Amino acid sequence: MSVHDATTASASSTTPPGPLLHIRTDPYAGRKYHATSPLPENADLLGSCAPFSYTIWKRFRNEVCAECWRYDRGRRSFLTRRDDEGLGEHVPPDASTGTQNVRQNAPRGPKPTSTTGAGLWFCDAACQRSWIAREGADAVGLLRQLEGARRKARPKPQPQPVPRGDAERELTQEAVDRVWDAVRERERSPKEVRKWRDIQLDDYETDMARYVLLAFLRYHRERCERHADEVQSPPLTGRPPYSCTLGRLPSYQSGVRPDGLLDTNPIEAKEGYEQGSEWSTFASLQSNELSLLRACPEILEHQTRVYQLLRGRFGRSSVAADSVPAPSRRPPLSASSPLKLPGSTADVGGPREKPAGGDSATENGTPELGDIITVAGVRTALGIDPGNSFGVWEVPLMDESECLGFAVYPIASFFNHHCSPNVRKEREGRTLRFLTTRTVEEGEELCISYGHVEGMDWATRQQELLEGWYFSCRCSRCKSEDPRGAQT
Ligand SMILES: C[S@@+](CC[C@H](N)C(=O)[O-])C[C@H]1O[C@@H](n2cnc3c(N)ncnc32)[C@H](O)[C@@H]1O
Repeated sequence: MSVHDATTASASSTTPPGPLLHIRTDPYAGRKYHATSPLPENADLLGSCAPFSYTIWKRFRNEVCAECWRYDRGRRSFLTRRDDEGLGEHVPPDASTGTQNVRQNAPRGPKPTSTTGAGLWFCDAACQRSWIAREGADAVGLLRQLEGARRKARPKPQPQPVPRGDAERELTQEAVDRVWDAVRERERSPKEVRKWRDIQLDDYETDMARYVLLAFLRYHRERCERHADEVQSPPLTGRPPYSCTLGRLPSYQSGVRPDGLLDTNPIEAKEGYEQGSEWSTFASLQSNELSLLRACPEILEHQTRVYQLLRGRFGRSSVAADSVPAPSRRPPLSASSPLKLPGSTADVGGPREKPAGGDSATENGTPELGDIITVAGVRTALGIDPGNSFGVWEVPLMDESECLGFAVYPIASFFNHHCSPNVRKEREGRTLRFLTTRTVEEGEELCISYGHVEGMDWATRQQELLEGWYFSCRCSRCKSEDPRGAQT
């Protein structure tokens, strides 16, 4: 599932001045980082990278701090806060609007039982406040709803993966598209979508739904900020809190040209704000949807159930988009919360499928969370996970370390893999740093290792990377060790 493993190391890092790396693109390995100038060992390439979205597996959720991801071998005594308990009616100002959030949960579907928690545990009030300030107070209520939809009965045995060879013959992109088209067709019926509110998710589906929901909430805040900027016409010099230094990134497909390298976007290592934490960067990551589904076709059903539950509970009401005019009444952006939850007066009109990477503000301006809960958006988020996400590993990393969940760090996902990497990763709390392992020459490609393949022979490495990460490795080491010689 998760692809890279986040490790720790304690060597001190250095940050030479100026942009250290830029993105180039080639026809085989897509976008990749190269050094802008000669770099010393331990150069800190991207600064502190924050996750765009993440999930801590259900099994570990009450043993890991949701903010700093501290884990103490299953002991729970350091976790002193749960969800939004202890914060009273007023919670920290919302990260996107700066307004004071009043706790509001406007659930759809069956009310969670009073004991249903949001699945958030924190070391202390500081961790709790940081999480809520960043993710938004409403996120607690929405996660509580998701937990309310989790099937309490014993989970069914997990589906067995279909052998790769058979699956590849059977599953095509068209077949996957047809499944999703059928879901879209069903959501034209409001009655059907109402039923989706009551879907019960298994643990895996709930974990994935949490990851998708947190990504959508981030995108939603981004749209709210943009909307607020437009309404208030702020000075052009202001940098929104979620801005990034990447400029226009080449998309995974469109940046590739047959003539080889083409793009150079200088990337600066920055502290204090979240680089690349924008939906457009996240959505530009390579999708591995088909590779994942070919390896395990049963996951498609889990994915459609995740979508249906999110759509049923948090989406807009299901009147066919092309049969109902766009709603003309929209309440103004609430002062207490950036979220417009279903059930508000805006909860009319139809689902409007927007391009996954596009900006889908509603016609009348006020962004609504429900608008971005689309098939395209869910497929984007779920397709990015395999191949781009980093495993959240218990640290310090040991042979027996647990994988606690996974997280997507969009700009870190532009590092390609090398079987003798010149970059290593360090996890500090929920952030990742990327440090050179040796001196690097100007123009040299900067690569991490996606797994622990360095000690394996060529054939085993190729197999591991193909099965776990869905690509044939073409790093310089693999090319030189390829027994088939120069034919590749
Ligand atoms: C995490 S992404 C890295 C960024 C990617 N190049 C892009 O443009 O989005 C992983 C993907 O990059 C490509 N890739 C990374 N390392 C590679 C390598 N050593 N050989 C061939 N392709 C590689 C593969 O397509 C892989 O699925």
